[in-house]
Amino acid sequence: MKEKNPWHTPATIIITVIGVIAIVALVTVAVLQNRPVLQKYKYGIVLDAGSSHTALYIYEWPAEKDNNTGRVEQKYSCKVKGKGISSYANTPEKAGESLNECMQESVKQVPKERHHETPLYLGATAGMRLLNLENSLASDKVFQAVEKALQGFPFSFQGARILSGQEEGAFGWVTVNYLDDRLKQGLETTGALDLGGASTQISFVSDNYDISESPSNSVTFRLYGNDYNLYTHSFLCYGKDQALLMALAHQTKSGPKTIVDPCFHPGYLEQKQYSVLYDSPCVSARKPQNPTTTFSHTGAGNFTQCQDVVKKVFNFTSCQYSRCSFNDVFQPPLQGTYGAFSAYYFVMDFLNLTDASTPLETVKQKLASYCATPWNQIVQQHPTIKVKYLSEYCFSGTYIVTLLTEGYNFTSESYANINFIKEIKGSDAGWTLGYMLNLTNMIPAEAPDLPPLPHAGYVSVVTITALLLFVLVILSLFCFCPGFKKQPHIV
Ligand SMILES: Nc1nc2c(ncn2[C@@H]2O[C@H](COP(=O)(O)OP(=O)(O)OP(=O)(O)O)[C@@H](O)[C@H]2O)c(=O)[nH]1
Ligand SMILES: [Ca+2]
Repeated sequence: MKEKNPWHTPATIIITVIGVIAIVALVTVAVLQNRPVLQKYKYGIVLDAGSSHTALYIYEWPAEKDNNTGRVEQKYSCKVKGKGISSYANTPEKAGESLNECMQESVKQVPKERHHETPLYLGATAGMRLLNLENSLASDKVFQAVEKALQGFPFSFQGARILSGQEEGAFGWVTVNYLDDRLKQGLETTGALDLGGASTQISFVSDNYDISESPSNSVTFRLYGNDYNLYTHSFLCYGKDQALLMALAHQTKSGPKTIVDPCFHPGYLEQKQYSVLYDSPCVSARKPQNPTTTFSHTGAGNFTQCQDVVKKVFNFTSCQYSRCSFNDVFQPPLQGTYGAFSAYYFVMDFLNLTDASTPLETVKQKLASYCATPWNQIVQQHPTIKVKYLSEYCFSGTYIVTLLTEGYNFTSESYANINFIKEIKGSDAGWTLGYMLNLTNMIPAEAPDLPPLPHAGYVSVVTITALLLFVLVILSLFCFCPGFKKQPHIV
């Protein structure tokens, strides 16, 4: 008498085979259906046509994740040689040509198959705002030349335009908070301070900001399900280059042959032309009646006196609101931390004053000692730095401290909340990233619906559930079907 193995009946074999096939099919479908697509990237290019120079940025993000969870990062940046596009008012074609080198490099940086779908934007700021005010025909010609040049590249050109000061401030704020991951997580935001060559922006969220007091300073956003009421203001002519012209204009009102400037080092001497100084619309109204053609610009190197000169470029006397920064511009109470970038960073980095733990009083003392250093000593100590940049750090540092404290009302206490930054997690701080995120709708208004499980977790749950079900089916067959029970077979 031989006992036949009950598992060897045709029914069990068929059920087992079908069961195994079903599990394999289920798991395969689950894995394939939800498998992340191979990490492919998408790209976007933004040209920042600033007053002093143009910079190109390429951003990159995972292709399957745009719209919600993918991080956009800066992949590449290129500094266009020469000055800003507004300096080509008399030779507009050269403005277009100036962009070629960086654009050709971008063609190499972005994979060929992505070229045609890569959006390309050019945003111009205060230099073109000023040119547009002065001579709108010339600014139109510069834009035409720039557009023609950019259309010659294989990207999806989305246009060249002047950003409003509000946009410049607000997108700088978006960039800083996006890179810090504050928006997605709904954390308290950080303010943004941008100091350019021809304008400067301040943007922050203040709980005590009553929009009705000054609606033109308000920008509202709904990002990742959170509402933000942002205060922002852009001061045209208060970038550091135009501020220097304004400070020089105050010292040359009477058209003298020589000025002794406390914002330049003792021993500094440069011949400057009145026509060049008074060329900008920020100062042209103050041009002295009968100046000589040139004046000797000499230095005295005195921080306190320099601050007095710098203060003269601000109007602190009129304010039609409950509170103002300067020039009759409303500003709510300062709140939270601030990221200060662009020239705030270049200047404070050179002066070794970026450390947030340096008290305001120490900053002033160090500046005073730096300004008082004789010019020949400064040149000797920094042989590799361009003389034009080098000569202006005393003025620029003094201007920054004065703008922050007298202008924006930072105190010794709140000054400690300012972080001087160049970049965050490898991406430069500035308006360009925020501009692109906005135009490509990459920050959703509502928080994205994330799957409750990551991919690996999902696959594991499906596999384990399928196996358990299979075991359950076999066990129930075994327990409840008589044919599956162990029975003696008589041969
Ligand atoms: N020291 C130093 N200064 C710099 C550097 N790059 C730019 N600057 C100067 O810093 C100032 C501000 O530069 P940017 O932030 O590029 O200004 P911009 O975007 O051209 O000007 P806006 O249109 O007003 O925003 C200008 O006076 C520049 O000449 C740098 O690497 N080092
Ligand atoms: Ca700028």
